[in-house]
Amino acid sequence: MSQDPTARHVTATAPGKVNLSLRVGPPGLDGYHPVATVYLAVSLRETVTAIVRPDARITVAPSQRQVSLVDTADVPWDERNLAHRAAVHLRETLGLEADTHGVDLEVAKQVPVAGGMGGGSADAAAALLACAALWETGLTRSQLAEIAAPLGADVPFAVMGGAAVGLGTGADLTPVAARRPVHLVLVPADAGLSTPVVFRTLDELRRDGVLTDAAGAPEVNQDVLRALTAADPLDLATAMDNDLQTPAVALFPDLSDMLDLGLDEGALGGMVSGSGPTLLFVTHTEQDALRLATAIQERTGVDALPVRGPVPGSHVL
Ligand SMILES: C[C@](O)(CO)[C@H](O)COP(=O)(O)OP(=O)(O)OC[C@H]1O[C@@H](n2ccc(N)nc2=O)[C@H](O)[C@@H]1O
Ligand SMILES: Nc1ncnc2c1ncn2[C@@H]1O[C@H](COP(=O)(O)OP(=O)(O)OP(=O)(O)O)[C@@H](O)[C@H]1O
Repeated sequence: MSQDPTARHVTATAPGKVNLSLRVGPPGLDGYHPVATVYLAVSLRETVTAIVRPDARITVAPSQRQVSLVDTADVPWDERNLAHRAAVHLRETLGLEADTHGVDLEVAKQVPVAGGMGGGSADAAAALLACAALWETGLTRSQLAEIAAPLGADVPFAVMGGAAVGLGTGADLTPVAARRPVHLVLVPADAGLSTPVVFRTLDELRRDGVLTDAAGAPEVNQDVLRALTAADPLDLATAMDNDLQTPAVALFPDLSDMLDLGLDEGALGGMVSGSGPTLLFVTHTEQDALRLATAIQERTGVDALPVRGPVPGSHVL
């Protein structure tokens, strides 16, 4: 971490996401699954400050300037961290001289860790923006989204934000115009789920005939797109789907009761977010979201989070 408070630095933020639809095909030879997903960037943001170093080192640490709102005990604060990997990747991709492009990265998190909300991906996106500005690269957001793809399927969306269809591994993006904000309540779990394990469990459930086998690349859920563009929360709640929900619930059976509880308390619909275990509930209005979050908190003690989307992608503060 930088000891010099006057050192040149740039701060950037990036949003967490939910998938309003996540359809998954059979795995390819590289183990990746083709998806057709509808992403929504939500109002929980990661913040990364990139501080110039006079040498070649890249470091990453929890921020001292801003508190994290989630438990970061399970985050690797070393070269495995996605923010660290993003800085290395940008430096290598642009062929920048390593000995003059060291950086200290400080991360403040709001997105639950390993919750299926792309928190690590948002850290990578914010680190890319912050380093690109610190190193005066002149790259556009679209160029950075392209550079981001090898860092993870969700990272380009964390750069672009808003709402978007994601194809391929999830990195081929087409923006979607949402007419009005969608109001959601997110319910984090007290433990994480590993994304590759959830995908693998889906494959096993399909192989064993518990779930219908998927043939070829999946198709985009047009009903979700229509509900988003028409700003109809009830249609959205009815149309949303997630192929990773059954494997996530199989791995984390308590989710089933929490889904019932959210619906019982008046949510229009509820679903696992991405690879889980965070749950998302759709409500009509912001007030309904606040009411539902309070009711869930009172009945279970879990800190439910009212959020809205779409929100902007990564940008420099
Ligand atoms: C579940 C989602 O969050 C939905 O948006 C994404 O599909 C996962 O995005 P991510 O965490 O950025 O994914 P990556 O870091 O690229 O991949 C983590 C692991 O998830 C699995 N993976 C991911 C994306 C994809 N289309 N097929 C996969 O099978 C692979 O096992 C991969 O090794
Ligand atoms: N900056 C980071 N923040 C959080 N986790 C990180 C970070 N860098 C690496 N990781 C590792 O990545 C794993 C997944 O973390 P993340 O919070 O991104 O999960 P997720 O939201 O389920 O991901 P996704 O929805 O993109 O699959 C963590 O268990 C952690 O070991």
